[in-house]
Amino acid sequence: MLSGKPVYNRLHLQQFRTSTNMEAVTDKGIILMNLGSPESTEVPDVKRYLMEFLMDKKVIDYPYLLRLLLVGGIIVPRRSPQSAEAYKRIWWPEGSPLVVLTKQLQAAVQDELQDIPVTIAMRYGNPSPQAAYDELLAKNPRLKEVILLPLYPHYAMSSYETAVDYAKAIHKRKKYKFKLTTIPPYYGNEDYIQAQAACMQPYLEQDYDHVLFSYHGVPERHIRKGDITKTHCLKVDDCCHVASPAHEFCYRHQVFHTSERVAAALNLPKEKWGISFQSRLGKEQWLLPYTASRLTELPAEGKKKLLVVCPAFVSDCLETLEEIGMEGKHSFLESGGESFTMIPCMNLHPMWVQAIGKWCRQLIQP
Ligand SMILES: C=CC1=C(C)c2cc3[nH]c(cc4nc(cc5[nH]c(cc1n2)c(C)c5CCC(=O)O)C(CCC(=O)O)=C4C)c(C)c3C=C
Ligand SMILES: [Fe+2]
Ligand SMILES: [Fe+2]
Repeated sequence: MLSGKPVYNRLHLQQFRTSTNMEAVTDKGIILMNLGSPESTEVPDVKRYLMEFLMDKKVIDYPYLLRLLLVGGIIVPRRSPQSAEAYKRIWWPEGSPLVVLTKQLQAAVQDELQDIPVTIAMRYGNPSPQAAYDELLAKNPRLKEVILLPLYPHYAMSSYETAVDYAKAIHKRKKYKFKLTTIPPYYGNEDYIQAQAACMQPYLEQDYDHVLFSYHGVPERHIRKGDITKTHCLKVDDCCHVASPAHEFCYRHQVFHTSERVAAALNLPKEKWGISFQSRLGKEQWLLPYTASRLTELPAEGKKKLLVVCPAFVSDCLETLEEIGMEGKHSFLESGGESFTMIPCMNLHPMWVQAIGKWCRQLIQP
């Protein structure tokens, strides 16, 4: 200090900028939101979970009294003991795979984002979005913005939409002061496509005849209901490949798009892969073809060595580990299949963790 004035050299300026940026960054928080699981594999816990899940009017979209009668009187009493047994087959010592893997993903993303607090929320069960908001506020009472990442790559009324609407409704009802910003469906985002392809790549080294992309199904009626044009989905020939504003909310279009992009990234020839839809519930027509049917048909078509991947789920769960990995494998091998390999979900794949980190950083430091 020659003249009594402080000398702000480049290093000082750099530090000053960094500390101002850090303040701006740390008044943000991230929530990774998934579906949720029962608290335990005991029938009463599974019952409570299924009641909350299936009484959601965006999942079973019948008028309230009919829904209550159907869900509370028939589906849940019948299904709970079977579901509890299915959960028992896949349950881990630490809890439900979906919840454990979501917590592990949170820790990995936290490592990636360092000073920005990251937490999780579930649509059904715990932790609720309110608990997640309160956790972020406890870490920083001056919280200005929360970024919500639904752990669903595709838009469906019964998955992405209900999760986001629920988180928004709580944000509004409890009059939280921070802004809530939602990450849109990323089914066609290059980082998601590349991460999904990288996750599959090692499995393509083995001898296989066919890759089946199996997606959670939804009733066809939901696809028509979500059509903002009311004239396109399941009405126009090959609707999902004909340009339309309806695609923004069309689960079927979005899963086709993901599969085509991932197959292209992996150089999979057209005849080496296919799409099907799993987990049908009830008597309505769901998206076709059903995975359960394809698994019994494929061996007779000469596709005896099968790889199955489930890109609608980013974390392994009951539907991948039990329905596909156990039940599906059994029916494929019983039908003449020779080998069946379930490709795990992206879970903690470094490219997936980096993709989330990148999207969050882009929103935080525009
Ligand atoms: C892509 C995401 C999902 C969509 C779309 C979806 C629609 C949907 N699901 C049901 C009914 C059930 N799903 C169940 C489990 C389940 N579903 C998803 C995701 C989507 N569901 C996940 C990740 C899971 C696994 C949860 C876990 O704890 O691991 C179940 C419960 C299990 C069972 O009893 O089979 C039901 C029931 C409907 C009716 C629906 C669309 C209308
Ligand atoms: Fe489901
Ligand atoms: Fe469509």
